[in-house]
Amino acid sequence: MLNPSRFASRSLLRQWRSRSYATVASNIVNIVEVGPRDGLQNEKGVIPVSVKAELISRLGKAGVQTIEAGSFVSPKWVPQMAGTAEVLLQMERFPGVRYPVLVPNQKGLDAVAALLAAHPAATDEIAVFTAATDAFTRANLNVDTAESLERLAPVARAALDRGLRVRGYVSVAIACPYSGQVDYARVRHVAQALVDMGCYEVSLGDTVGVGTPTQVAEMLEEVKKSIAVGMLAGHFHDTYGTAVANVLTALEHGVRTIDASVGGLGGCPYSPGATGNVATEDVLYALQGSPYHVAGGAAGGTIDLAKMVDIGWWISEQLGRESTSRAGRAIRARRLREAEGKPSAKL
Ligand SMILES: CC(C)(COP(=O)([O-])OP(=O)([O-])OC[C@H]1O[C@@H](n2cnc3c(N)ncnc32)[C@H](O)[C@@H]1OP(=O)([O-])[O-])[C@@H](O)C(=O)NCCC(=O)NCCSC(=O)C[C@@](C)(O)CC(=O)[O-]
Repeated sequence: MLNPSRFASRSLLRQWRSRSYATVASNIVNIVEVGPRDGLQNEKGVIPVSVKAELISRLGKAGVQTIEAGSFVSPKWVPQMAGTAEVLLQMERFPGVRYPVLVPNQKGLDAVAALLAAHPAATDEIAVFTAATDAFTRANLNVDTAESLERLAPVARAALDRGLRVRGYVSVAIACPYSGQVDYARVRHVAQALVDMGCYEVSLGDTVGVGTPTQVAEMLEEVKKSIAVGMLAGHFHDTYGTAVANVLTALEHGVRTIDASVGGLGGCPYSPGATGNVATEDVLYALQGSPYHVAGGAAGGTIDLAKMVDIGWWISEQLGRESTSRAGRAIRARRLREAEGKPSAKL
C-alpha cells in the first residue's frame, strides 16, 4: 500500500487519489433493469399500459438506476410493446434514473422523435439491436446481420444528432436457436460495428440462456480483443440455470453493467424455449457481501433488495404466473414463516 505522505507534489497526490477512486469506482456494478421491456415482450396476453407504467414507477422507487421502459417496434411483430409512448408519459419518474427504449428502425426513431417533440424529457436514450447470426437476425428483424447493421447505422447517427445516447445489443452471443454454436469472432465484429456507429455500450446477449461460465469467459476474451471492457454489458437468460454464474464470470472479466429482469421475467419471442433473464433479485442477493457495489438511482445508494422482491411478486401476480427469482421466492417464504412466528434462520 502506498503512503500518501511520500508524494513529492500535490498534483501527484491528487493523481494517486484519483487512481484510488478509479479502483473503487471499478467495483461499481450498474444494473440495467430490462423487465418492463425484455420481461414483458414475451407474455401471452396484452398487458395494460397502467400496469407497465406502475412497474416502472415501482422500480424507480426501489432505487433502480436504468430501466428499459419499452420498445418502439412494430405492434404486429410484438403486440405486448404497443403503448410504450403512453407508458413513458404515465409512469412516475425519479431524478437520476434513465429510461431507454428499444428502437429497431427509422420508423421507431421517428416515433420517439414525435414523442420528444411534445415531451422533451420522455427519454434520452435508445437501444438498437441485431444478432451474431443471420438466422436469428432474420427471425427478429427480417433482414440478415449485415443488412441490419447497414439500416441501424443511420438510425444511430440520427439519434446521436438529436442528442440521444445509443446503446447496442448483440443477441445470440453464445448460441443461436436456429444455427447452433456461435463463432465468437463474429460476436466481436458485430459488437465492433455497433461501437463504430456510436453505441456507448454493447450488451452481449445469451438470448437462449444455454451459456456456461466457461463459454461466457471465452466469448468475452474474444470480444475484449477489440472493445474496451468498460463498453460491454452482459445479458444472460437463465434457461439452464447458469445466469447468476454467468453474471459473476462477466464481473470477473471486468464487465460492470449487467442486464437483469425483476422476477426473472422475460424471454425473446424469437428464441423458442428460452426462459427469462437473470432475476434482478438473484443478482442483488449474489453480490451481497462481495467487493461489488450495485449502483442505485433515485436514492443515490443501491437497489433495495426487499423492495425488488415485492415488485417481482407483484408483477408476477399481475401476469398470473410465479416469480422465477430463486432469491425472491426464498425471501418471500422466509417472511411468511416469520409472520407465522415460526423459527427462521437466514434460510
Ligand atoms: C423491424 C421490423 C419492424 C421489420 O419488420 P418488416 O415487416 O420487415 O418491416 P416493414 O417495414 O415491412 O413494416 C411492416 C409493418 O410494420 C410497421 N412498422 C415497421 N417498423 C415499425 C416500428 N418501428 N414501429 C411501429 N410499426 C412499424 C410498418 O409500418 C408496417 O405496417 P403495415 O404497413 O403492415 O401496417 C420488425 O422486424 C420488428 O418490429 N421487429 C422487432 C422484433 C422485436 O421487437 N424483437 C424483440 C426485441 S430484441 C430482443 O428481445 C433481444 C434482446 C435485445 O433482448 C437481447 C437478447 O436477449 O439477446
